[in-house]
Amino acid sequence: MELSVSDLAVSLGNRRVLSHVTAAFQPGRVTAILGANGSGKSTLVKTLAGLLDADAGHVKLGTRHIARIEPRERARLIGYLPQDPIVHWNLAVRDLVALGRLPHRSPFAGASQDDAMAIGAALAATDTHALADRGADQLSGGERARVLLARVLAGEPQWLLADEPLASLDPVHQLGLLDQLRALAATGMGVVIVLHDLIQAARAADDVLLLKAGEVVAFGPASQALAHQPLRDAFGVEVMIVPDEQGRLLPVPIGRTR
Ligand SMILES: Nc1ncnc2c1ncn2[C@@H]1O[C@H](COP(=O)(O)OP(=O)(O)OP(=O)(O)O)[C@@H](O)[C@H]1O
Repeated sequence: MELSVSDLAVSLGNRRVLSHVTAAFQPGRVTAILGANGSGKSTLVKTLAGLLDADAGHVKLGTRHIARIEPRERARLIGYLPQDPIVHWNLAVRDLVALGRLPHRSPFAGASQDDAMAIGAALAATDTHALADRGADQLSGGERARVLLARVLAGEPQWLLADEPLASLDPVHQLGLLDQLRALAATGMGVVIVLHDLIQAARAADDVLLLKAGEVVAFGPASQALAHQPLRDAFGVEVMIVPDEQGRLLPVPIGRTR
């Protein structure tokens, strides 16, 4: 089911942060949201997740308004990984990841075989099996980020919305995670991620949405959105477009627009 926003406007405090945002995100594809600091990326992702109310316009999953889906069902449909996730309790990693199954369980029910399989798959997908018995306060920042992604994946959502999931990862785990996100999209999951790196976006994303000051500058296939003019408009940068070994066109920033 498509996740769409139509003529969306969102304010934080008294400030209008998103205006006239219209876009339809497709399941089975990776969509990257990019834009300068403060352009509204996190606000858009939170609104897609149903965590912020719109001043105008709407967010829909298929034909249903996100705001009208009850929270437990919404949590089964949409997994959201915030930019700076906080771990409130010092649980063992395995138990922390198991919290991702809560929207699937009836109250007071124990863990089922489905729960165990989903938790195992989430630990494998994020390369966190070896951490499963550690306390959450005994992790590095990057390890904690992978564990918190595992918690979201354990919920087997139809949509994964992740705000800068690569930010604290080393290069190997960045590449591993991008491959993993592509593999999840290949199973039909809709994946929306906030990224800063143009090259990673060109490598990992099918579609790209560029934001500038809360408005959409470009939205479409990565090769079209990550082209010279949209990147000038969104970031004020000049890029050199370089093909990689698989023929994908990578935008390498080379300077600021004069
Ligand atoms: N609570 C708030 N009240 C008013 N304005 C806010 C609030 N929180 C954030 N903003 C402003 O809203 C705008 C969008 O913020 P948002 O976090 O969505 O940007 P972003 O594109 O994700 O930025 P970054 O790349 O720095 O993470 C920014 O200008 C920010 O200063």
